[in-house]
Amino acid sequence: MTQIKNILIIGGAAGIGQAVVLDRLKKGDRVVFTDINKESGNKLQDLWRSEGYEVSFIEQNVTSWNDAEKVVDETFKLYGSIDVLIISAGITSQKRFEEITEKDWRFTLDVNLTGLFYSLKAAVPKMAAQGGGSIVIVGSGSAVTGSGGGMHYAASKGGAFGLMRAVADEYSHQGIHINLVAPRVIETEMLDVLYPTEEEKNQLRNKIPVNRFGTLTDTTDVINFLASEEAGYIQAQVVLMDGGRTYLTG
Ligand SMILES: NC(=O)C1=CN([C@@H]2O[C@H](COP(=O)(O)OP(=O)(O)OC[C@H]3O[C@@H](n4cnc5c(N)ncnc54)[C@H](O)[C@@H]3O)[C@@H](O)[C@H]2O)C=CC1
Ligand SMILES: CC(=O)C(C)=O
Repeated sequence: MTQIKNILIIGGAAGIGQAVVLDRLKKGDRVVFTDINKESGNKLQDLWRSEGYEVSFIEQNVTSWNDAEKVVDETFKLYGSIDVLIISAGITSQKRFEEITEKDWRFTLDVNLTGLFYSLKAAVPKMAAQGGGSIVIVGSGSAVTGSGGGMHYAASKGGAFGLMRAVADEYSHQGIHINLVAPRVIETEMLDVLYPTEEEKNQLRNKIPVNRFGTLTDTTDVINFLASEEAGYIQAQVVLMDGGRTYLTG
């Protein structure tokens, strides 16, 4: 029988995070999910509870250290452990180098990188103290290519690679199993922000060797695998999920 797990998903009210929350609930796990979007988070919590799932929503702005601590403490209070931590919260905006203001830079780095740091800092020592657990960070192939919105976004996602490896370096021996999935072009609202028209989407699709965008199911499958015992010997890796676009030229 599969063991029920206690899962914390940061940024679970939309897109990739939301898909993972529902998938883990359907698998029978207990899930705490957080998001800055309180309205959507509460609605999803009520809907999923009405369907019989064990799920709790906590409002969190990942740029707040207090929120990061509160979320981890409340998850431990509710379930007694965090077996799997998935960090998906993120933002992007389509801007060329010369258009990026200091405010854009700080905001994007704050959410995507400082927010990630706070979530890890609040959770990792407690997960290590409980005997370990699995962590999957949702990064981006932008860290490799410089694409995905602008240099502010690519830089924030590049920082996530280093942060993930630094945590692995210090905590692998204490049972922290950590990897990063680096998607490119997954069908979510974020993709609509970057490529709002059908014409832009068609042009983009033509650049992808497998002739399609990534789906939420593609992403959920990879995240679940990286968080599983089956992936126990995969450690401190960046798994690029891009339909072949980054390295293939044909
Ligand atoms: N959709 C795509 O093509 C790709 C997405 N990604 C990454 O995947 C992750 C998830 O993105 P999607 O699901 O596509 O986007 P999305 O926009 O659908 O979902 C992002 C979620 O993060 C939440 N969020 C934003 N700022 C927050 C904050 N300050 N505190 C707490 N929550 C906050 C949003 O409210 C939203 O629920 C992001 O880190 C993104 O950079 C990476 C590569 C490709
Ligand atoms: C947002 C992002 O990282 C993309 C489209 O690769």
